[in-house]
Amino acid sequence: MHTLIVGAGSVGSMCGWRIKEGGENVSVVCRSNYEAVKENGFSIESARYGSRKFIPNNVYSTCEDASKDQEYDYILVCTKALPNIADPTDILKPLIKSSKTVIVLLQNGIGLEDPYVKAYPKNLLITCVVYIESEQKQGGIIKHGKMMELAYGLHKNKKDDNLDLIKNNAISNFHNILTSGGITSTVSTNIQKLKWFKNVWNATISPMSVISGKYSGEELVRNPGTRQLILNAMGEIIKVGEAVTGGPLHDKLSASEISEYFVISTESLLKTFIPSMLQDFINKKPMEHQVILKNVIESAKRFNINVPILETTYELLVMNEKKYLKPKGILLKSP
Ligand SMILES: NC(=O)C1=CN([C@@H]2O[C@H](COP(=O)(O)OP(=O)(O)OC[C@H]3O[C@@H](n4cnc5c(N)ncnc54)[C@H](OP(=O)(O)O)[C@@H]3O)[C@@H](O)[C@H]2O)C=CC1
Ligand SMILES: CC(C)(CO)C(=O)C(=O)O
Repeated sequence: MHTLIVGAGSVGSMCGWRIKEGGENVSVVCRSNYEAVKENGFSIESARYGSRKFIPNNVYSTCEDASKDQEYDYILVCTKALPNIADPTDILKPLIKSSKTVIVLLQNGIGLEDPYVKAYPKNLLITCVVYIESEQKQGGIIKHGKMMELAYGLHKNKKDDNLDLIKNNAISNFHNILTSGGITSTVSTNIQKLKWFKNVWNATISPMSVISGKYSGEELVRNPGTRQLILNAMGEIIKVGEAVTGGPLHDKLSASEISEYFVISTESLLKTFIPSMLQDFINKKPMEHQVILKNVIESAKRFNINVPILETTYELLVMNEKKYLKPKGILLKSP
């Protein structure tokens, strides 16, 4: 089977590396790291797997090049999710030639799937919750911690409500290629619930690590004032997630236990671990606030739920981002 990683940064290179180690063909589409990766491959330092080189089967600088004489079984979309800047489905156009290709979204945030269903209605779409702690230090140099888990499921649109997810070939093959590469793989029949659950962390600790002035998650939850603020913000998003998904976000944890769980697990993260949103802020790149925060706020409005902390966080985050995006000429579709 041939897998293509679109956006081979930290998450994409980690997944591509492990899948290739599991015995599959893996090609990558790079952007700013293209020259470095083409020349030297990826050098990965991982607390879980050790320090190794990852040399992909092919390294491309564009999806057009990657599409020549090739049709892929799986395309893993590992770019940042930025639908507020450009239609994220456009770059896949040359690659999607038939219904054979399964599109897999490895991205944080919620509400990512609809544009793909619209653009590629015949292709199966798998959407993932990504539990990985990784960072690209410079072109092709990747630092990874211990977390390496994907939870995922088929994104169901109305036409495929009766699909038996686990038996579905696309899912079981994907499960096999992940586990062969030593990636923890969890198949879910209610993936949106898991996406919302994970977003409780991303919509609170990630933006606060930026607007607080670059504190790590660990530092924010150890300080009593910001710990309480985070717990309150988590309470807001949990209410919205429950309304959207129609039930509790976790089978065993109550709403307040979910917030406690995230705060306690953040205490054990390394002080030096930088949330991916803070990595973007530091590198003056667009942040994923549309899919992580704005989509939550819009859902809250639909259900008449007040989310004042999330709204404040979002507005301050966007103001901070404008300072560096405007001079680069990058404009957001929504403010
Ligand atoms: N890092 C982490 O620990 C975690 C990340 N995630 C999520 O995973 C996703 C990926 O994150 P991460 O790997 O950290 O991000 P990175 O910024 O490290 O990687 C994204 C890569 O995609 C490239 N890219 C963007 N657009 C294109 C394009 N049009 N064509 C080719 N390449 C493109 C970027 O290139 P360029 O350098 O030029 O911008 C970059 O190399 C995000 O949704 C993130 O929120 C989830 C959990 C943890
Ligand atoms: C918390 C973490 C590292 C989990 O994978 C993450 O999602 C992020 O930094 O964006």
